[in-house]
Amino acid sequence: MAELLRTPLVPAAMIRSASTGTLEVKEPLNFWCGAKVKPKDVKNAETVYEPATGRVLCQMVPCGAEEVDQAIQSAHSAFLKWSKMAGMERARVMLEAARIIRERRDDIAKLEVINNGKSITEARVDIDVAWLCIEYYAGMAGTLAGQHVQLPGGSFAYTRREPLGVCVGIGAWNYPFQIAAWKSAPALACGNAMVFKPSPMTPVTAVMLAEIYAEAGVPEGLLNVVQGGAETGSLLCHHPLVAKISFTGSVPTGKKIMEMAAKGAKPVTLELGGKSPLIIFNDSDMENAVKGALMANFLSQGEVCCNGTRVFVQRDILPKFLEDVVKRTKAITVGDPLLDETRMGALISRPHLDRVLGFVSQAKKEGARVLCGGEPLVPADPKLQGGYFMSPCVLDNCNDDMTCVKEEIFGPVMSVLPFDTEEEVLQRANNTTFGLAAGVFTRDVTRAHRVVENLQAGTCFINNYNVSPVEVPFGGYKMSGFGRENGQVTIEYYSQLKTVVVEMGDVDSLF
Ligand SMILES: NC(=O)c1ccc[n+]([C@@H]2O[C@H](COP(=O)([O-])OP(=O)(O)OC[C@H]3O[C@@H](n4cnc5c(N)ncnc54)[C@H](O)[C@@H]3O)[C@@H](O)[C@H]2O)c1
Repeated sequence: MAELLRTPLVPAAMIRSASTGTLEVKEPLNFWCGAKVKPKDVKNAETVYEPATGRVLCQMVPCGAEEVDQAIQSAHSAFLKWSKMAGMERARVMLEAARIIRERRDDIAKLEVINNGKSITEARVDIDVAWLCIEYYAGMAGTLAGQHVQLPGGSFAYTRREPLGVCVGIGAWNYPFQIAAWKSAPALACGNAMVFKPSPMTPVTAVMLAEIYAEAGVPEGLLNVVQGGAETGSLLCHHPLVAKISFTGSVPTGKKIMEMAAKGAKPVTLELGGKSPLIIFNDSDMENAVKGALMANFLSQGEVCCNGTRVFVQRDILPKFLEDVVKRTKAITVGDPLLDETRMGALISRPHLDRVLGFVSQAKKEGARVLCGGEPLVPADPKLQGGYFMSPCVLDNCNDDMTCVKEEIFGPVMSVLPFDTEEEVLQRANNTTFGLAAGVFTRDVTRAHRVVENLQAGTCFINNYNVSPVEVPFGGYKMSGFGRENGQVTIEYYSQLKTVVVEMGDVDSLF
């Protein structure tokens, strides 16, 4: 058995004294049996960078088959205890976990920033959303119940809502802590255990979540973290003790996850990418529409799955919209993500930054006009000079056939497209294989509801964008995935119904 370590991943005093460019994480990043576990084979270590500086933050050592099996066995033994507890008992432990997260919110947010590059203001919101989600599902744990059905002759049947077993969560790098919370909270509320694999680029904060659940009093091994990339992920998906896979990431990986799950007939939740439309009609409140377009494009450096990156603007208000949107975009402060006044931090990695800048060059070649941004940015602060920054970009003169309008860029690049009629814009908005989200700005109430009724997207916003309260379901249509996270319905994705038929009379046998 591997060595177990019970000291904190990063002591609070060390986090509090850290600033951008100073922190190194040396502790092991695997977590099972209620403790951190040293990796087995350090020769496969991959370097993890701090996006704001380009400096080394830690080493991520992928888990092999033996380690994945240990984590899953650990989850399975915790599941046997946790699933026998009453919903209210589980709720109490989950509420304690939510309380600890709330208490350590600033520390967790700071580590998230150092690992991911987003601004501290946004990271604090992410951590708040994480504890809110755990609190919400703690509240639901005690409400899980079946049905009683009266049958002829006094016989009856009842249903029991039961957990699935060991669930696997696989996360993307853009909301590392929040994704781990969104997956573990409903899973645990239903009585399941989980093995979570964060993205290899953001391995750190999921371990803090595992530490917090352990401290709150879950059975040892209830939430485990294994590190690694595609290989570790596929070991998890193929493991026979795994009952369900919940995945957040790109469409191509999502398809592979589904294939692997199919081999074991395992249910999957797929939260995939998007290229969502935001439609702005000429009767909109202009200031709100402009603010909405910025919220739809520039949160987390544009690295948000549900971003409304195809901004359709009714032709007669286009000049005014562009003038205002460009003015506000130019005013976004890009820089040290740990400073309160910063509104945009660094992109996740150098290759990703190059990819996003490549989309801007391609857009120019295809005839788009860059109204602002789209350039690499080197902040004046010397410690940030190796960081992965770029200026937020607005593209005009776009058409529906351009690469920047068709493909998910996952960076701070907004494409603006004029339209004339409602019928035309609906057809163009839906002309995509994705269907994650969509937005509409208008003062006409009937039009707003008519438009969202006809939009092929799992989450629609009227007169706002990128608002995701934990009480409402979130998920995609078409190739953006299926299954939902958040809201009451997610209970159904982490539980199964057992029907029990009870005979009160004699057996009426045909034989
Ligand atoms: N719909 C949502 O809720 C949501 C949220 C965040 C991000 N995303 C999407 O995620 C993408 C960006 O994230 P990314 O680059 O980390 O995505 P990705 O698909 O490259 O990786 C996601 C995760 O899958 C793992 N993985 C990769 N190959 C695997 C395999 N063969 N088997 C098992 N696991 C494997 C990765 O290690 C990572 O943990 C974007 O497309 C974005 O839209 C969607």
